[in-house]
Amino acid sequence: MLTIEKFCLSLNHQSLLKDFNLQVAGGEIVTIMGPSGCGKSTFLAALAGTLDSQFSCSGLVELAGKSLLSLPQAEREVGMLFQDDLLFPHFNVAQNLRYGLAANQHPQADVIIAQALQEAGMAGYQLRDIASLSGGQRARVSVLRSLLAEPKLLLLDEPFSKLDKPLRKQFRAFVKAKIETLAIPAILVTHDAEDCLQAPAISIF
Ligand SMILES: Nc1ncnc2c1ncn2[C@@H]1O[C@H](COP(=O)(O)OP(=O)(O)OP(=O)(O)O)[C@@H](O)[C@H]1O
Repeated sequence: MLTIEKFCLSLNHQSLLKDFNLQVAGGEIVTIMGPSGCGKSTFLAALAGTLDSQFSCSGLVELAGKSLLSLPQAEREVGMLFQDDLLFPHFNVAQNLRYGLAANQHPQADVIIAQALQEAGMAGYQLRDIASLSGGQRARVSVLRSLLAEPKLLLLDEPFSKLDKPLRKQFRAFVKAKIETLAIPAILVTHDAEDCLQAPAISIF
């Protein structure tokens, strides 16, 4: 469960968000929409711990019993997915996925990676170059890499926007199923109202 209470966000002392409250249960996806530049990505960065120094935030953000804002990024256990997949182009699929694995999973890395690829409909893709994958395959490897790190919260910043319509639909369903299976809370930022059809939507800006 993610609990946000009285959350405030400002840029150079100019308020972007004031006294914002939100609860997201495990397996639930809350969608955030708002005009360009209003602060959606910055809000996600505040939760992930990657906020630029010109911004400041305050309030209570509690994730699985931990107070997030006081923790450095590495200890927050927050996964992020962006519009660009950020896969390492010189690593193959398995090497990219291995990078996502939590340290305690390393002894079983090959098995875990094979299983994750199978569930994503990509069985046997371990040695494929990233450059040889389709957009949808890259997107799936990217979400698998984020989830193998066993995040307690998943933040999605327009991860579907570069995919064509049929792929978008497929990938949306794939991500939603993963979040439900892992029972982690997720926040999705999007410009596309269709993305909200599969998730409760709020507009906070
Ligand atoms: N590193 C930065 N330094 C200064 N201002 C920034 C920085 N990053 C973002 N901003 C400003 O902060 C505001 C919020 O930006 P943000 O990227 O969060 O908006 P957004 O709602 O995600 O926009 P979009 O929908 O276009 O992606 C904007 O006015 C932007 O210009």
